[in-house]
Amino acid sequence: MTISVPATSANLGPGFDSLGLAVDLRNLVEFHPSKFFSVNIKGEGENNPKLKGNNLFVSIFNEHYNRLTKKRQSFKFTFYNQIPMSRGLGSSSAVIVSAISSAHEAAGIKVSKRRILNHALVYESHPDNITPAVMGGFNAATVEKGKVFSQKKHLPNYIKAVVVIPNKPISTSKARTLLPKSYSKENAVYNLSHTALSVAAFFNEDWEILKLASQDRFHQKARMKNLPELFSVQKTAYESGALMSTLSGSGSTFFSMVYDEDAVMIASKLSQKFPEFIVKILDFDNDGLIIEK
Ligand SMILES: Nc1ncnc2c1ncn2[C@@H]1O[C@H](COP(=O)(O)OP(=O)(O)OP(=O)(O)O)[C@@H](O)[C@H]1O
Ligand SMILES: N[C@@H](CCO)C(=O)O
Repeated sequence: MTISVPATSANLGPGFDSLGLAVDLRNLVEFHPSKFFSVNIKGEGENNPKLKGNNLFVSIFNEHYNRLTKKRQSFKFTFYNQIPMSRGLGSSSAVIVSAISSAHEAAGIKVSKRRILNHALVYESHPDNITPAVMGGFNAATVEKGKVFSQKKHLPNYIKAVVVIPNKPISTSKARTLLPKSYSKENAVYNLSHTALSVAAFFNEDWEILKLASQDRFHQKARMKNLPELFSVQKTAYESGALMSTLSGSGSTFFSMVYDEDAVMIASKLSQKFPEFIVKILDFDNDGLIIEK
């Protein structure tokens, strides 16, 4: 049994805690019952001893498996991780979604993607990463009475993501403390109207308006000041022809959307200018959570 979940880029500029999309970079887990519990990690996190003992996946898996079966059973888990941790690419959402889904599969209980999403909300209170992690594609989402309500748009393959991944991790909980406690009516209306325009642009596939629509006054500037090179990353991406360029989640990654034919040129300009950062061209992911038996 293998379960995989894609990386995600949340906020997309103005859509703080509400917009997100999935990219084709996956964490995959294989597991089976075993006499002894064991964790084997390949890829991201393989050299992090903390993940062998105190692993977010294992604690959420056990919580759900015990709830569903009322049994205790040891498992052997092997993780193949591609999503860098604490870089704004939804590593925690991928782990949460994967653990909940794996526990249901291990217990032999069928569950809808919508239910997994609602369970995931217990561990991540904002829906902008967990929704595309489960559903794939671009998603606008909100939470009402403990449930996620969302709408998905399939992303075409003639647009690509170019991500610039700095060598500095940023924890989401710390990055949230940098934000103002309140916003003026003017800035609230600014973000509201830009978010609305962004959603319409995604659904109408009007990519050219995203540069304007994706501007934000809620969170990017305050967070980017922590890593000022990100202002130059955004400038270079736009000068090279990116359609939009925004802080990914709470950072540190910078996400740009580009036309397929421009992707290599834009990525190589970014790599030349920021050799200390990792630059990747990624397809968008429209599948979200995948379970393979
Ligand atoms: N592969 C993994 N295995 C176990 N735990 C992980 C894994 N990836 C992430 N985590 C947990 O999630 C934490 C990172 O979550 P955080 O929300 O800070 O970053 P992120 O999800 O990558 O960023 P963002 O939410 O901005 O996209 C790690 O410190 C670790 O506890
Ligand atoms: N909307 C979240 C995404 C990161 O998990 C934030 O900006 O804090």
